[in-house]
Amino acid sequence: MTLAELLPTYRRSLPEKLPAEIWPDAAVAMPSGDLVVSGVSLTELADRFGTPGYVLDLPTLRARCRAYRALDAEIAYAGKAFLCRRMARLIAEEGLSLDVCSGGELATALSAGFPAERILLHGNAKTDAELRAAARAGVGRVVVDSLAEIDRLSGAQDVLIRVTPGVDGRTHRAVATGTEDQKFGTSLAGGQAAVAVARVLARPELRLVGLHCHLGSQITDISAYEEAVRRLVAFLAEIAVRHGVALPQLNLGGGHAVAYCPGDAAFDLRSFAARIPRVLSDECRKHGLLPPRLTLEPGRAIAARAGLTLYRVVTVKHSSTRTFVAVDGGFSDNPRAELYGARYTARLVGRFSSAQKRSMHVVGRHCEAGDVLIPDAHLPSDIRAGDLLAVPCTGAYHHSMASTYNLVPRPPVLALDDGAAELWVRRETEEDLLRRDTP
Ligand SMILES: Cc1ncc(COP(=O)(O)O)c(C=O)c1O
Ligand SMILES: N[C@@H](CCCC[NH3+])C(=O)O
Repeated sequence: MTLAELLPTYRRSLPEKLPAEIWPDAAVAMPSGDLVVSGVSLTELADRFGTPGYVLDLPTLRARCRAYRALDAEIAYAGKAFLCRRMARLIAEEGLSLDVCSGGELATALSAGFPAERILLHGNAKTDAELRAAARAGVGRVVVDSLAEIDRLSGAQDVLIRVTPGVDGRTHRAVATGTEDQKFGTSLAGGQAAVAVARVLARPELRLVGLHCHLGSQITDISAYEEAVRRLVAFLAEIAVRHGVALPQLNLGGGHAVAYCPGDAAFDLRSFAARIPRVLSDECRKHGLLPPRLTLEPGRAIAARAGLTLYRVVTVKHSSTRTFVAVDGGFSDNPRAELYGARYTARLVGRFSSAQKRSMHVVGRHCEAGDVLIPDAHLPSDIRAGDLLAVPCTGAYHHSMASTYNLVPRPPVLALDDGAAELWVRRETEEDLLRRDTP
């Protein structure tokens, strides 16, 4: 045998590091075909806890928190990406603040002992019960989303005003929130933001601490954030002239994109960290203001890559047009593929296959023709029922967006660290589903 012939066999005998942009930091493909994450075999994990299952790598999560904490800004993790009590505790331990957008997220955070003063309450339609719960718990800041909401606030509270800056983050229409003509925030161009400022300032028990904007989600364009800073600093200057107050906080929201497939464009945090403070201080100098403290609210960029989903192949169907690989999950644990046309990859886990890779559709189990998790996935042609598949980058907006469509119970969340797995959220059962249902 020549060296060139031996090389592939030699390579296969070594553990293989997986593409770092979409897999957890410590994910290694073993020569056997198994995948090991933080020292835990995913084959064994699937045997022990069943499938489908959400897997969360804690060292990756913590590393993402620390990458953000290294910035000169307050970091408020956006709980909508993924929240449970253990997650809230990890976020607290890492020294981050927390953005919640519902009574449920607030209750989860409080029940985990998350410090109320580090919580921000968001929402375009906060109910009276949610506003009361926040006031009762001593939530640090309420981000006011409309003029009417100001009149519904009671008691002494720190308040930010959510401003719609009219900046296009150039992202999917369903998650673009910086432009006019939409349900979030008070319009800067339309003058509602200025009215909101005056109305909050007229309520002496409310303390106006700053402005907020959120341009949308899965954004890669840093110049959109620069433009938002320019517009909001100009507005801060207007507020200072008109009302004689210098607001100390500027919250730029989240939206930092991640890669879901190798080669996808992602958010360049280093460039953001270099460019944004510069624009902020330049603009403030121009307007004669002291730079406010920045707050950022990343959700996806903290949690997405730490997570992956494990599925078991239930059946493989060869139709006249293509091969369908049907797994034991789908739309109910990942609605993003259908909602946004989001693209993913899948990897066979647990056995080594030398079969040629072919294009096939990985489909879910739900009663929707559109329940296609991964169109044109490249998988070994000998894929068969019983095989395990891992889909990376599902740590954000998967568990939190899961449903029980077709009355399929929701998967568990399994947290991995240092060779051990801990059940963070157990699998939902059919009894759980029936418990809500009047007999
Ligand atoms: C107000 C606010 N902050 C932060 C986020 C987090 O967004 P992302 O997960 O894209 O960082 C969102 C969701 O888009 C949001 O609505
Ligand atoms: N659910 C969306 C993100 C929405 C962000 C919340 N404001 C996603 O999965 O991409």
